[in-house]
Amino acid sequence: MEARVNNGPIPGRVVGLPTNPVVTPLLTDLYQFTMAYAYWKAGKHNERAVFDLYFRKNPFGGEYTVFAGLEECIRFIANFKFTEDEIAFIRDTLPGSCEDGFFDYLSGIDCSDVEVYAISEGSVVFPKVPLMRVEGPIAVVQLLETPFVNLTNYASLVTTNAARHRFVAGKSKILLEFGLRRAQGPDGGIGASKYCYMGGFDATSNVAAGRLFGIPLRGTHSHAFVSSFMSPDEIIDKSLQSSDGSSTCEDFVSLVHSWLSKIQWSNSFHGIFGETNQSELAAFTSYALAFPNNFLALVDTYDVMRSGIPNFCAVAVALSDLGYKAAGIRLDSGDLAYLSCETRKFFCKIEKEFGVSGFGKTAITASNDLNEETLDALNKQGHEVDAFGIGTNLVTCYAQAALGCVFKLVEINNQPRIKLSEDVSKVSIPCKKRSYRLYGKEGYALVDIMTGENEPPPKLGERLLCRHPFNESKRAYVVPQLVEELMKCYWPGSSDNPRVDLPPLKDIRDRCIKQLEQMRPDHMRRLNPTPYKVSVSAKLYDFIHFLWLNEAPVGELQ
Ligand SMILES: Nc1ncnc2c1ncn2[C@@H]1O[C@H](COP(=O)(O)OP(=O)(O)OP(=O)(O)O)[C@@H](O)[C@H]1O
Ligand SMILES: O=P(O)(O)OC[C@H]1O[C@H](OP(=O)(O)OP(=O)(O)O)[C@H](O)[C@@H]1O
Ligand SMILES: O=C(O)c1cccnc1
Ligand SMILES: [Mg+2]
Repeated sequence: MEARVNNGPIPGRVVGLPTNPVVTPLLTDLYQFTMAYAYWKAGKHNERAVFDLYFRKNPFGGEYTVFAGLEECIRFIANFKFTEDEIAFIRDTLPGSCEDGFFDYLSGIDCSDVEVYAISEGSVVFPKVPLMRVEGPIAVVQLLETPFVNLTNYASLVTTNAARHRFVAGKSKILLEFGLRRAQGPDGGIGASKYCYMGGFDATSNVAAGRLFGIPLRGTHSHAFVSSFMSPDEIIDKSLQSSDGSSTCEDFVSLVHSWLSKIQWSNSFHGIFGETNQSELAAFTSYALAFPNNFLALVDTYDVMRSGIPNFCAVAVALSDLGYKAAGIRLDSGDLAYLSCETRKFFCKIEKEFGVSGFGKTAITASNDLNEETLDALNKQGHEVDAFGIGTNLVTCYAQAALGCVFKLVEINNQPRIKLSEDVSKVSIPCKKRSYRLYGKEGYALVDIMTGENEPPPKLGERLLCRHPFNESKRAYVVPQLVEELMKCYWPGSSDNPRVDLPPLKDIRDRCIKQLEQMRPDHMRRLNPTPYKVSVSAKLYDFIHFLWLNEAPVGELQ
């Protein structure tokens, strides 16, 4: 197999390779190649086509979506070139009757004549409005359909899922993505980590993603670590230097034991707990000796309130004697609202009884099959969790399996095209278009409007009729206080339009968080959110309906 990079990216357009090396021009559906052949055979392959990539319905019963995956699309087209091996494979795959000239044509194509306009990655987006507008020779753009939809569908779905979890958890909580083991394979895991960060998570446990994308890495330890210890006698090196290096405690294990009995027999805790699990205590002590500056304990292996929390406190207070501050605990089972509140009370009592300043604020992390509903339930009950570790429900998008982005032809050789359907929501909006977000007096986005490519843009302060694309009676006048054009040129093709640079992930994340915060709250709420209005200009409305009538055959009644 030839290495992909040998063919090189399009000269003068150097953009990195796609993150996943399986993202090659073969990562498409067979029918894209058969259509490409048929276009070529008909001499149509260079006809100029415009496709829109959009989705029809917001996911998770919500009224917003976050657009993600654009950078990977641009990386893909920047490096789009068939290797000889790939051409040979397509030749073997297509029927033997396909002419050689087609394969010569395929080996010569790249995306230097393809133009991509797109909404910025990390933007809040709505159904029907093109996320990307892809223009170029029809045979080439056709080959891009499947990879583009693949690269944006899950990316946007999981970013939206992350954003929704952030919305319920609230701004002040730390959100950790713990999904790698449960993700749909390695690409699912890497993508989930990248896009959950984009959607507002703070960190991931996925080391490869941390390295690839510079996402902060965080983690605790597992039950295996706790249950691997049998007794404190296992700890050989018991010495621990104080945090300022001024002294050494030769027997940290004994210090921990003495603190455990002090706590047990103190006024505040007398009779609250008895003998704690000694193997758990050994595990915690050992972890503290390994990471005195980052001591964190998983406290639910045996019994949270009768063992895990007292053991953690004994180790944490012993550390505090040596000038260290414990990082916190993780709860991974049971009633997380109740246990976090009881834990907080315990910590506050330790602070008061033993004068350990700040101990009451020791961080509580919770995990175990969390999702939007459980976060919402915890909020309603009241809880003391500072950080949530979320895996399965987040990365698998358990609440909705796919977003349903589509890629539809809207114009060929300057002729608008429409796709009709019995189901109005599936009728495509024809023409090469522009789209704008119009903001109202209160600073909120009011409506997105699509217009024909050559219509004048909406003007500030000027009353504009915004029409529902398919429902005649739904229309509204808007006087925009701010007009934002949504699509920018990310890949200029053979035009000399300037190309917008691909921003770093952190900037995309910041844009996403900011945009979500600026949404009108009723569009964001979980229960019966208000739909955001998506509209077309009066001119585009008339044209859609003219074309619809033109293309739809008239029925015959017998
Ligand atoms: N106070 C709460 N309100 C609503 N849901 C909660 C609350 N506390 C925990 N949960 C959720 O309830 C579910 C408990 O799951 P489950 O009964 O399988 O776990 P468990 O018995 O606590 O622990 P284990 O992992 O040991 O089986 C989890 O999805 C968890 O996130
Ligand atoms: O629950 P999730 O949201 O998927 O978060 C990740 C889970 O993975 C870890 O344990 P694992 O589930 O492997 O084992 P456990 O369920 O027995 O704790 C961790 O303790 C969490 O429970
Ligand atoms: O670091 C953790 O606590 C972690 C990582 C992955 C899955 N569950 C927990
Ligand atoms: Mg679990």
